Amino acid sequence: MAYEQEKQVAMQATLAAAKLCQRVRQDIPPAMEKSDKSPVTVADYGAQSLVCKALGEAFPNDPIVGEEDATALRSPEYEASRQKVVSYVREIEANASETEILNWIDRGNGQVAPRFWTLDPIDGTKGFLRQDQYAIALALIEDGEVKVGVMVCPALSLTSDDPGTLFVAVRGEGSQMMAITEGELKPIRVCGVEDVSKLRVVESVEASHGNPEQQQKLLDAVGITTPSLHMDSQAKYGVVAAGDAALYLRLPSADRPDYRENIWDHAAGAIVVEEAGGRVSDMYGQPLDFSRDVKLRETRGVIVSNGIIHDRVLEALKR
Ligand SMILES: Nc1ncnc2c1ncn2[C@@H]1O[C@H](COP(=O)(O)O)[C@@H](OP(=O)(O)O)[C@H]1O
Ligand SMILES: [Mg+2]
Ligand SMILES: [Mg+2]
Ligand SMILES: [Mg+2]
Repeated sequence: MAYEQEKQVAMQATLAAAKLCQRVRQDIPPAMEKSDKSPVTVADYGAQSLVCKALGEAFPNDPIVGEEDATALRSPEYEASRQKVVSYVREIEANASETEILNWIDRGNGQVAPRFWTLDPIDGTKGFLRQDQYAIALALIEDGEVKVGVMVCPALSLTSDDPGTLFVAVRGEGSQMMAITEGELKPIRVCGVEDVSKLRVVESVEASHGNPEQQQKLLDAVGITTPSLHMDSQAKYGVVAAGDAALYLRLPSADRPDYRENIWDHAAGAIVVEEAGGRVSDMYGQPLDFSRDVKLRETRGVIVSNGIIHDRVLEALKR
């Protein structure tokens, strides 16, 4: 099987990161503020540290484009947070020094290359802080195409009563899912629903991450009457891939027309949906281009579907 080592390493690394996140969340972490005013927590840093360590050991030549870096954490102002990150990481990597832990985080400062990984150590930090959904999302991009994607959603339960679902996909080999407690991967497919009135739709909880008014107009135009499920993070991609929803809408926010999506917010989710038989494009039907930059510069809005209804949604958008 292709990319078997990459798949195994990525799964182990994101599961270890998920364990750290769950530990931090029991303690109800405070948020720090980044330069762009968005929140970050000790769990984001700890998760990035663990995943970058594992990838660095298994694939020392692969750059990692991660969301976080340790610059703020190294400053005296964040001494207390730094100590917390070190202590949580040491629960999993007992012998790691502070310098090593910070350097692992900074391995995520890599550049887009012919082969690279992209990591969102916690996607949906706001959901994480609210005790809602979040995901650890990791993808391997080679020759401009996502080849492997893993998403761990520690608070999502689809098959068992215990929360915790992992999604994984390898290009050309389909998508799989497992309940973390069961540990057994099973193939997943998008839903076959064609009757639009019965479709389930997922959207962000955070209104500012999309355009709720436009999205509602679009749903009306397509004829979807079922109320949307609001969910943080790339867990939305997982829900579409597993057939629990047929559509995920993310139209550009009206307040931030200059905002461009980050590759780590979509790469893992996109391959999981595509390999489950679904389709991912921007609002004009263009594929997402992961080959150029940390930002999806040309992408406007993201439409994720079971494939069957994709063109109908794009047609309605044109109108
Ligand atoms: N104006 C905006 N439009 C679209 N996405 C935005 C945004 N501002 C922030 N985001 C992104 O939305 C992600 C969360 O998505 P969702 O709303 O689906 O949970 C955030 O990821 P992080 O939580 O990793 O920072 C962040 O990168
Ligand atoms: Mg963030
Ligand atoms: Mg994110
Ligand atoms: Mg994040």
